[in-house]
Amino acid sequence: MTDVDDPKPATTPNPPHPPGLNAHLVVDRPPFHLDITVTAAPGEVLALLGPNGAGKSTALRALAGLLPLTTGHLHLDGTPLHHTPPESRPVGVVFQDYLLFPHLTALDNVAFGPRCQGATKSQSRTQAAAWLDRMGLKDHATTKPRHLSGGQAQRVALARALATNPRLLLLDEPLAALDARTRLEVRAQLRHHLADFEAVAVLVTHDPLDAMVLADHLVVIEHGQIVQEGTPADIARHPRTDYIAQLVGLNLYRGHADGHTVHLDPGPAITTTENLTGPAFVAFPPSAVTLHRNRPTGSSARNLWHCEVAGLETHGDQIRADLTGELPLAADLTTVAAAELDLHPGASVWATVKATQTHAYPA
Ligand SMILES: Nc1ncnc2c1ncn2[C@@H]1O[C@H](COP(=O)(O)OP(=O)(O)OP(=O)(O)O)[C@@H](O)[C@H]1O
Repeated sequence: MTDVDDPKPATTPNPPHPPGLNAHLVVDRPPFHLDITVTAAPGEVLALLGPNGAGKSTALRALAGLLPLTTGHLHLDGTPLHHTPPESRPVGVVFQDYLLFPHLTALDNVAFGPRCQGATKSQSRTQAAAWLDRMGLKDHATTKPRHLSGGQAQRVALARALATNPRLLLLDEPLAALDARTRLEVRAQLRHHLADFEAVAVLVTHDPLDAMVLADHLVVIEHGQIVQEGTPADIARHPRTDYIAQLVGLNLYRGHADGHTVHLDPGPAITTTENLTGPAFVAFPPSAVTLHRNRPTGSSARNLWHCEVAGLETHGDQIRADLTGELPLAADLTTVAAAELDLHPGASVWATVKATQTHAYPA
């Protein structure tokens, strides 16, 4: 297979690819072999998810031009880029450890990109100031990276990448360097900035929650190959490999929090232990769901929903039940429990989830 296409302009008057990202990435680094096809429309956020060594960083480096393709192609808005050196690609990268220039202020870090693109010093600083303002970092313009918190450094790195007006934004484990508490906040901020970004964003992550909250489309890679792709909800409810079933095993909803209750829109309310107000996500793993054939009476679980079994899939010694009803959800149970409950498509069940097993956080 050799489709490193290098269309001759004279014979291809119209771009052969639609707007956005169209890439077939083949990278041979024996014994490792990456071969994936990724497409995304402008405005879409795509997450590459997979275990260690799956090839996520290799794919990201190939998109950035830091690794050459062995074969394949990379088109951005119809333009072939696979022979374009990294510095000439309309690509912004946010690295895991941000790679800010330590001797430059936040403002000069952000101004660096526009300056390299030919803007004057004053133009690039004006643009950088506007980006810092958008990121809520106006007061940190003159701060050097070592005096920024992890979350602030992450936003400076994002501003630096966005200040070049990239047509492709690459984020390598953007939240990995943050502690758990900061991560929640920064995840919500990043989601907001990605929603405003009108070109394609590709993010690499190990964390299913980051992927589900931030991405419109997930591409799961194992051993250099795509094993499944789709919307976060599709993948969580219909995992095709054991790795995905464990990794993306999350029921995730959006709603409006009012104290310990998140009112879903549409849907019922979910009781949580967190105390929040305003737009919120609430998530719980399928293993947190207990199923009953009859409405439970003495259960201490705060959340109780009536559901119908839409499908059952076996993963090792676990069964994942896909449930519809007032709250669509996935539940994991052992094969023995599934047999005892006589679960089958169409069966009516009651699902309970303890508030302590749910996790709510700002949207
Ligand atoms: N510099 C390198 N030279 C040769 N092989 C490499 C190099 N970096 C990574 N690899 C190999 O390429 C394969 C894919 O690695 P890659 O870093 O892309 O995976 P990943 O999914 O990003 O993993 P992680 O989540 O651990 O970062 C692995 O087998 C790895 O050992």
